[in-house]
Amino acid sequence: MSLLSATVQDACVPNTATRLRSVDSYRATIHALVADLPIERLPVADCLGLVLAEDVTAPIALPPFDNSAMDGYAVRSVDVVGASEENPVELPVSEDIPAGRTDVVPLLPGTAHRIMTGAPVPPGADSVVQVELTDSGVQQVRIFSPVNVGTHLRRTGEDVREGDTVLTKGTVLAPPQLGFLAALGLSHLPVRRRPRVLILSTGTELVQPGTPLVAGQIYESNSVHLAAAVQEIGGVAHVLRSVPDDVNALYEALKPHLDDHDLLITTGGVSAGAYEVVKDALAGEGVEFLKVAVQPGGPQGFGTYMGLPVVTLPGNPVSAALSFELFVRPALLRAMGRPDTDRARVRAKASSEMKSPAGRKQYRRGFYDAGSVQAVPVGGPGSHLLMAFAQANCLIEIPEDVTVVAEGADVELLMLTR
Ligand SMILES: Nc1nc2c(c(=O)[nH]1)N[C@H]1C(S)=C(S)[C@@H](COP(=O)(O)OP(=O)(O)OC[C@H]3O[C@@H](n4cnc5c(N)ncnc54)[C@H](O)[C@@H]3O)O[C@H]1N2
Ligand code: MOO
Repeated sequence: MSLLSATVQDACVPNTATRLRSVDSYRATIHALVADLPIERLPVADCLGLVLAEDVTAPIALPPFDNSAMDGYAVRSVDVVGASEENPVELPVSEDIPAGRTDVVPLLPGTAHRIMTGAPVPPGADSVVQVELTDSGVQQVRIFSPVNVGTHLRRTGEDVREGDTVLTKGTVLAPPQLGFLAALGLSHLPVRRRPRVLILSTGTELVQPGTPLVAGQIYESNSVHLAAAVQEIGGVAHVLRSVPDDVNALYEALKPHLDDHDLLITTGGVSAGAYEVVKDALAGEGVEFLKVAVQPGGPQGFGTYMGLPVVTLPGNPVSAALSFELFVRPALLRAMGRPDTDRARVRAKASSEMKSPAGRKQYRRGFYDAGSVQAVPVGGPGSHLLMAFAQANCLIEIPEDVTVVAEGADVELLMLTR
């Protein structure tokens, strides 16, 4: 056993792998922290990105009635046999059927109904001649072409039959699914509701964008990144004004909001300094602080404060962003019932050598060039390099046991963009 105290060991041997939680293990911990979101019936228009919690059965057929696919004339095909430019067939137009007309008058033999796209096809008609193949007559119409039975008809139930299971539980609701379900007449859908995420940045040095800086201050950016990242996956972000490194200010900021959120994310104040406000406030209050074998993003904390699940992310902006990406994002997606909790992975060749600390999984910001199948590191490993992150389209994952990635070596990427 070492004679050094734990604190001294931390400072001197920061990379001792055995003392760090693995990325996978910590991911599982955060997964377990965030509970499945409750199922609610929400208006279709509010369901983008949410997940169906039940199978959906079609309450009606689609199309709900036989209708015309073209503006033209509903006819019986036998009445226009042999029609041509030189020898048009002339028929009396006995009805005009715009889309939306709900009384349906049968078509008598030897007549035509003028009909618009989407309008109900009258009983007796078996086809539609598009207007371009006629003289567009209103009382009488001259038809210049024969037509096959069924031409330009959209049949009842051709798309969906009433009673069919049309989408299954677990389907992610993107625009095509929402439009389809609205077409079936559904106004509300059973979904797991959006996660409500409370976000609190800490640091006396932080100033809101839009106000002047004095030396020693920086603009607060973590909450902006995190709120956008929460919204991007369909969550609701509630950003609190950042608090200075003052434990009481932190308690006061949180107090009114503990009941109506699913998760609290804090940033900053979790490392080893003298003013670690999050650690000081929440250690012993249900939150455990630890180090994860990852770089950036080593110092972490998680737990439950006054009943609210909490993840405390490190303050360095790239560390906070990556921690959300690796641990919080998949947990929120899983709580929403989303099947696609992980980023797409791609293999590529490293465009240049990269060094990585032993015993830690390193995530370098990179640019994936699909043409050359190369991963180009963007910026260095530093967790303050925000522009590099903004220019990256992927993360280059370097495993714990790799300290040097040679130029041209295979690397695995987590794609940040589609
Ligand atoms: N002696 C040690 N020092 C540090 C260690 C360590 O193990 N021993 N770990 C380093 C690592 S790694 C990280 S990551 C940071 C984490 O520190 P904190 O979570 O306490 O974060 P802060 O000190 O509050 O801030 C770090 C850095 O980030 C800036 N920051 C913080 N919040 C924001 C924000 N909302 N928007 C923009 N920028 C922010 C802050 O000004 C600092 O520059 O600790 C290392 N130190
Ligand atoms: O873990 Mo810190 O996040 O490397 O910068």
